[in-house]
Amino acid sequence: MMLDCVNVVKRYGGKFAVNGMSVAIEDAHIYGLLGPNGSGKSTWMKMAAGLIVPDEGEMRLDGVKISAETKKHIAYMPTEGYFYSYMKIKDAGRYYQDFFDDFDAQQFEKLTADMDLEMNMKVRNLSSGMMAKLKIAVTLSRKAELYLLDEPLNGIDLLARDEVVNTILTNMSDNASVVISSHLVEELERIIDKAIFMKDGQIVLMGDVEEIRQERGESVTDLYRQIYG
Ligand SMILES: Nc1ncnc2c1ncn2[C@@H]1O[C@H](COP(=O)(O)OP(=O)(O)OP(=O)(O)O)[C@@H](O)[C@H]1O
Repeated sequence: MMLDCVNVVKRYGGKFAVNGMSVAIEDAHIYGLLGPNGSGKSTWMKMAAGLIVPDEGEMRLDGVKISAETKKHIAYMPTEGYFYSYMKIKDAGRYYQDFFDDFDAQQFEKLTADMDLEMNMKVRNLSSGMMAKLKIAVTLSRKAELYLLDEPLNGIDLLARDEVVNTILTNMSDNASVVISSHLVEELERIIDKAIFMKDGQIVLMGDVEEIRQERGESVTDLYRQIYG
């Protein structure tokens, strides 16, 4: 599947959150959507996920305008928590299963076990790291073609981040792509193969991570420091 985004603009009041963004997300890649707070990463993801509508420009998944139809193929993990506090972890899985035909309950059991989440724990008692893991578990339990993960490492402590990153990599559907938004570049450096650098609602640089390393002789983290430092 290809997510094609052409000259997309989103304004809030008079201010640009996304200001003319064009990008093509292709199959079987791991994209890092990188940039500091306020650069427009979340706004772009919400548009790709069909939660908000661009003011200008076009966004299509395999030629189909982003809509209820495209939501069936895209698994989106927002930054906000979206479970009711009275729910247990197993209820959160069922709740998600009700919404999405591609939800795999066995995969949910496996993922929660891998990340040490107990099915009977109440959402209201979860630490921020556990909540982050639960959001990842429900999202990756969908057999989607494109995963959009907004700041999946937020709230997860340094030592658990590698484990969570590995969980993401090993549990995506075959041939799917994932876009991971983050300002935690060092944690992502080893797993992404495409980097998109955003600033003030625009893409300032985009490329193949291996090429960046070879042609510039520097890491994605070095480049991030140069662009935003
Ligand atoms: N619902 C909204 N109403 C008003 N302004 C908004 C809204 N959503 C985003 N913005 C503004 O748009 C800009 C881009 O925000 P966005 O959340 O997309 O950035 P981000 O790169 O995801 O940053 P963060 O990591 O802080 O979430 C910011 O200036 C933000 O204040």
